[in-house]
Amino acid sequence: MELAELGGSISRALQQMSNATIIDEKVFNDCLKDITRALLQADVQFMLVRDMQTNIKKIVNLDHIAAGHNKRKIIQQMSNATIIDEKVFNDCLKDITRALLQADVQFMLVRDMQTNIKKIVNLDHIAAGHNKRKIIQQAIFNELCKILDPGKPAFSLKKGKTSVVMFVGLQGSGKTTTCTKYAYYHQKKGWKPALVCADTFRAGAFDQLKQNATKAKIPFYGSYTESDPVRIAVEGVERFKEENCDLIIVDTSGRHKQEAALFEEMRQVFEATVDLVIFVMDSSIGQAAFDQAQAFKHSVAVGAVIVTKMDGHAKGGGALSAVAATKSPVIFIGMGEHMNEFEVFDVKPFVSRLLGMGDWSGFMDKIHEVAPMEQQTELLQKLSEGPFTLGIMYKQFQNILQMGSADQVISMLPGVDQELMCQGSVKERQAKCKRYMTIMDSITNEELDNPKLMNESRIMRIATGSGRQVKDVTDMLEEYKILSKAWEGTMKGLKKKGGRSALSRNMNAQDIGKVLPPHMLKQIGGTSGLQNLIKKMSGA
Ligand SMILES: Nc1nc2c(ncn2[C@@H]2O[C@H](COP(=O)(O)OP(=O)(O)OP(=O)(O)O)[C@@H](O)[C@H]2O)c(=O)[nH]1
Repeated sequence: MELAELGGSISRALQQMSNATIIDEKVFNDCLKDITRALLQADVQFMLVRDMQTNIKKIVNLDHIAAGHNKRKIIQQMSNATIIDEKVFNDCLKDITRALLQADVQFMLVRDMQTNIKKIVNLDHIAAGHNKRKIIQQAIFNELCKILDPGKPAFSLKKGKTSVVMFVGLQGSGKTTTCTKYAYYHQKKGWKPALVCADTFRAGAFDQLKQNATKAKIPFYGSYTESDPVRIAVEGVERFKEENCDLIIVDTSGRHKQEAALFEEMRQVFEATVDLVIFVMDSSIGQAAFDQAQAFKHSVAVGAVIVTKMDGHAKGGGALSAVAATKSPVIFIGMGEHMNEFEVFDVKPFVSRLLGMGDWSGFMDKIHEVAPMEQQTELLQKLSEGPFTLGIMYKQFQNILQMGSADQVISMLPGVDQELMCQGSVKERQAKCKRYMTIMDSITNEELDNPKLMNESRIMRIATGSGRQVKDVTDMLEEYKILSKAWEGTMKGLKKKGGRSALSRNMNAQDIGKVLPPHMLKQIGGTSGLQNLIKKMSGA
């Protein structure tokens, strides 16, 4: 299950909570049974499931409402006339459990989370007038954040003082790619990084590192002939220490836990030298994340985690497992194969995404990164005022390309109509955007504003001008028609709904404001500035 789906399930569960009217212990138990079944089907250990149930029961204790009190009445008195009862709460937890497990969150963690939620959210004790739904939602949010917080920060490197960082992880997890991304990230921040390829196991690893390092202009060290990884590592580290590099990154070969002897050797050599061991984990390994992370932690003192391939069919749950297993924080996430597709891990937006609340801070960051806020507003304004022109399509494509993966950006937006995006893989889509933009570069401004002007001779001229086939031009125009039609449909829908789109409904300035980094909120003009922006976007 992907994050978006997970979010959907959780939202539905929370929705159910607000709609239900029946308070019934039987339903609670039925619900728990369902959760148990789902968890067991998802290969969660029985013991863990059982513990989760115990904890849920501890938290949701409707029986403690004093006799003589009308439970329903008490609940009905709550704000928003939201009726929350045991059944709904359990249904909600059941759905959340299922969703989290499907997103590869380890059962044990789900169980612990539920236990804690039940401890925190004692529905019986929440005074009338409080919005229980919100309280539960907040409790879930906090619990997930807590799981991702191992309680101690990763070893902090000091610029100007040599630090040696060793990357470990299973074969193919993305170590080599991530080493370079990590080096590149620090280089941009003024560090003097260097890369050492101690992966003598995989032929081609050195070439890969060399190629990446050269591209990023980062010094590297490795050998085609030396087969002892420890020796290479020692030599590389010594060399770069002499060159006053302040961040020496050592890439190792992927190892399975069975290869403990090799690991032990590496560990002994590096015990005194390595400042930080980073465990690189492929987000797609699913439920195996916990065991793998734990195996590495047993072999070597893992101090931080980087989760890769969060751009693909990324299941965020593994990150929680990795943190729990290594007791180390996630510090970055890999969002693509390219050097700059690397993000500092931020717990709250990550959990927001996991819960389907939308990663507003990430989204705003991206938007801000690619276009000044005024330009975004201008584009949105244009969209709200006139027809969807070729010129607007060009701008959209431009934004998509600048933002990197469109999926990545879309996944951050709650409620956005994904139909508007063309089909195909991210790469195909980006290639298509580029191709169409080349064609559109040969279109006059007049035509961009008024695509109805297109006729056979203009199409021929554009094809010749852009060096493409006539069919490419007509394909592009066809794509435009589809997008334009989809846009018109969306606008009609919006008008019917009084201009409040799914997006705008989800946009609550105060909620978004809470997840935005303070400096960004300030930049936007505080909550009122954000409100204005939302108005503009919902107007669009
Ligand atoms: N989509 C995506 N692909 C990634 C990401 N990180 C790495 N990859 C790809 O994953 C594949 C494996 O990455 P490597 O860096 O070679 O993995 P490795 O762990 O060094 O592999 P070994 O040297 O065999 O242990 C490559 O095709 C990378 O381009 C990411 O964040 N997103």
